[in-house]
Amino acid sequence: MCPKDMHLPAPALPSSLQIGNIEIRNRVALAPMSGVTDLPFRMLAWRFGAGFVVTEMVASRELVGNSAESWARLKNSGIDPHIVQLAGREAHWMAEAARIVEANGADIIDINMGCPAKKVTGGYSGSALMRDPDHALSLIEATVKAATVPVTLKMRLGWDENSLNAPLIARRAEEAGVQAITIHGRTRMQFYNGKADWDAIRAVREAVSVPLIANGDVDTMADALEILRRSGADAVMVGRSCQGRPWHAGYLAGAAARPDASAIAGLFAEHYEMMLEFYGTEIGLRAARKHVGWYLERFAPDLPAGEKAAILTSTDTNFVRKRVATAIACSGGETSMEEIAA
Ligand SMILES: Cc1cc2nc3c(=O)[nH]c(=O)nc-3n(C[C@H](O)[C@H](O)[C@H](O)COP(=O)(O)O)c2cc1C
Repeated sequence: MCPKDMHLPAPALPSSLQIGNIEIRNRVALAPMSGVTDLPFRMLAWRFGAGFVVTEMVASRELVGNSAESWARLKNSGIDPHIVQLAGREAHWMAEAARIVEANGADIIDINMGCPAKKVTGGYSGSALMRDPDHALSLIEATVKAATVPVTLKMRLGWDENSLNAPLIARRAEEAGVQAITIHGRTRMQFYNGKADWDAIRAVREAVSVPLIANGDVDTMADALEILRRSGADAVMVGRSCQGRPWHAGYLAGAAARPDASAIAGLFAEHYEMMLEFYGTEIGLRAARKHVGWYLERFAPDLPAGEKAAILTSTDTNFVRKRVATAIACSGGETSMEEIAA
């Protein structure tokens, strides 16, 4: 027998937020994550009540060059607002890409200045832009000028601990017309190590008056409330804690209850199906593997390693679908220390 309904309703965070002329329905957002927050994932997160969701970053130069992958990242289906994140190193391509994404339905354009990956910073985009604020500003200005929709900016605290220039860049970005700013409370040199510094985000709060969104290491409801308190931000953005649970941002927003084990099993099956349909079976099978791993880690942690490996390496979609759903359905669903304490 599988345990039933272990969820509790979440306490609600303050609701609704305005970015430019766009109404955001609540204050918990799903972070953009390349290779994770594709259209199927965003559709689920949106359905469960995330305040907003953002596409995976779209490389501006590649989009202008018509890369199929960039176009796939731009897709939307019923998510409102449709927020597209652009990355790039040259003002010209950012402006061109901004025009293209707006013409294709973007309601907000977010600029990526936070990605630490060597592949990205080596090309002087992502967080590498924070090393050269003048150059960063030229990209921001070009994007704002090219777009009629609101432009937002996502960045880290700085390149390293000796150059915590997020407040300076944020102020200049606001002057250039940026309408919301997200800060991940780490430097680029920290990559994902250590703990995000929620207090350090406050220096950006003091520098700008546009909506500020705080990000980094938020998992529980207590974390969400604490990052808002310490940073003074208006909203919170959650990334990795949503892996394997696309409903989690909605739960933190108070928009969705936590699903029980059998609902999670059904949801997994739906998510898997959506991925196979979106990518086609061959690519979908590969793309879904990491999600399968996350669902199993979270909701069937006692599954023997051999069985887990058999699921993760299987090319039989029916086998994967059935085995994972059964493993999850017989787990206890989702609990956390805060629920136990409650
Ligand atoms: C797999 C992965 C991919 C990411 N891709 C992007 C991206 O495309 N654009 C972006 O701005 N940030 C990206 N990030 C950073 C996240 O948006 C977020 O800032 C970071 O994970 C910290 O938040 P968290 O602790 O809630 O995960 C990525 C993070 C991860 C783990």
